[in-house]
Amino acid sequence: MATVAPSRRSREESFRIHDDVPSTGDTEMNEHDFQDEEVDDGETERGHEAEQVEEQEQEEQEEQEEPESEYTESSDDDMAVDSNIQYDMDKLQDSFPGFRSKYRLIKRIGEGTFSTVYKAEDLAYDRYDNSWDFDRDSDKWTPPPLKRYSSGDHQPSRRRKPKYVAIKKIYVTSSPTRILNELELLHDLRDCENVCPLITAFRATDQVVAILPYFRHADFRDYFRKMTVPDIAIYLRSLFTALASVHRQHILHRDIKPTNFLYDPESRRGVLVDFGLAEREGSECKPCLCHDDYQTRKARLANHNPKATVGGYPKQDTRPSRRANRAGTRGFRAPEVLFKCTEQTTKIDIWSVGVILLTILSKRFPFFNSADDVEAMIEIATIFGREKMKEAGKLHGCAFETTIPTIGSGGFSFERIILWSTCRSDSEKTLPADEKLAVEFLKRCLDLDPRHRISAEEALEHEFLQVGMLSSSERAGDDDEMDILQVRTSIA
Ligand SMILES: Nc1ncnc2c1ncn2[C@@H]1O[C@H](COP(=O)(O)OP(=O)(O)OP(=O)(O)O)[C@@H](O)[C@H]1O
Repeated sequence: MATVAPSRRSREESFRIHDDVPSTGDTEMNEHDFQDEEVDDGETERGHEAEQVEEQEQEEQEEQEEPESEYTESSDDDMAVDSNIQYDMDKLQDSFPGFRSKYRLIKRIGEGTFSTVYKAEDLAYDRYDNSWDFDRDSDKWTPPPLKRYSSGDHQPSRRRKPKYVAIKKIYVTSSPTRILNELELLHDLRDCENVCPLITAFRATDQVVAILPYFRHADFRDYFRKMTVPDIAIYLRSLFTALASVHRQHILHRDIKPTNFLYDPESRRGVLVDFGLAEREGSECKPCLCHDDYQTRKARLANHNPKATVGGYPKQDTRPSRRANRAGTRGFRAPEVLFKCTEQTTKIDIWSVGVILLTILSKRFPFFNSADDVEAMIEIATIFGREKMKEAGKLHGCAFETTIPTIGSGGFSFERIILWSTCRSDSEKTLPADEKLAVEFLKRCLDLDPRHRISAEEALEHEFLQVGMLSSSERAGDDDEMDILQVRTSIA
């Protein structure tokens, strides 16, 4: 048996995977130990009955403190789990000695190509450094008691809310290098804003699990049609904040899509997850024409097998096929990925955000629905037109030719596409000013040329992403209001 773990105590320690005996005394404890610790907070000794009453009161109070959100998903935590899922959960718990004393698996929350993700209660929360915890500060606030107690009554002690984590069970079919890559990148990105940090990870033989903070979020399909322009700007600000910090470390996420950006429309917070396909910029790169200056590229294109691209393609093509990293999700791949650019940059993630924005503005999901890369190119070419697509291909040394009649030479503007797809009335010939600004921003994200496409840092400075942000005078007004509230509270 082997366990893996960067110490949960020290987040500075570099990530290590090592064969080892089950955890040492400080991480190992049984269920009984934990229950004792949770109930007995050192204040008083109480009987079992009193504890039960307290728990009930506590639950009632928590219910009142936290009204069920429109998007809440914890309400079904107590629902019976499907027997197959329960079987998998039991198997997972048995794979790791001591697992049951550390985590209580609740339900399956996600199933992807590379992993299954479970929601679990972090039973050993109090024993570790929890600087990763998004809600740590909000727990410090103690609401006034609902009931008045006479001096002789036993006053209920405050028990903290259960702490949840997401347990990502990485399929054993993933290569060890790939798993290590994801964990290492997550470790490097641990202090990045809006990026879901790695708490720890375990390995038992071929099974690896990553432990992440559980982030409450809603299904994108439930909220994207209801988003107002300020909602969109706030959502994107959060996503670009994550990307700016990821890109600053020269890391490409490669799989930006709505399911990998967990967003809670109520708190308007979001975190970027799933670095399973992420890579460092420049790894396994070969020079591509797109990084040459215009003159060099022109000269190299002119010398490049001119017969092959004039009037069709060679029957016996002896040229070696081009190889490039195409990892990602269909519909979200940038044109340079489709053209197999061998020197891809962080700009591929910006294109994917552009696709998310186009989805929201057009109220169509999925916006692109191609079965393969050729279809994906046809979809993009239909919007941008033949001419721009040819230019985009040339940038990476590719010829783009098509006789498909629906691909015109000039394509369509995003404004027209959005007006059509949202079925506006005939009188609405143009978009309102705020949506126009969103479209301006969209154009910067969906630029076929990665060199001209906006960067995450630049995006955060764009006028559109300032929409919905409080101006400094409004913020000052807010502070005044807070002060007044605080004064009132202290007088009361
Ligand atoms: N920290 C988290 N908190 C809450 N839910 C999470 C968390 N991490 C992942 N999930 C849920 O699990 C799903 C799958 O997670 P993730 O994308 O990391 O796995 P994957 O196997 O790489 O998925 P895919 O193949 O779809 O990219 C997410 O879409 C989300 O619903």
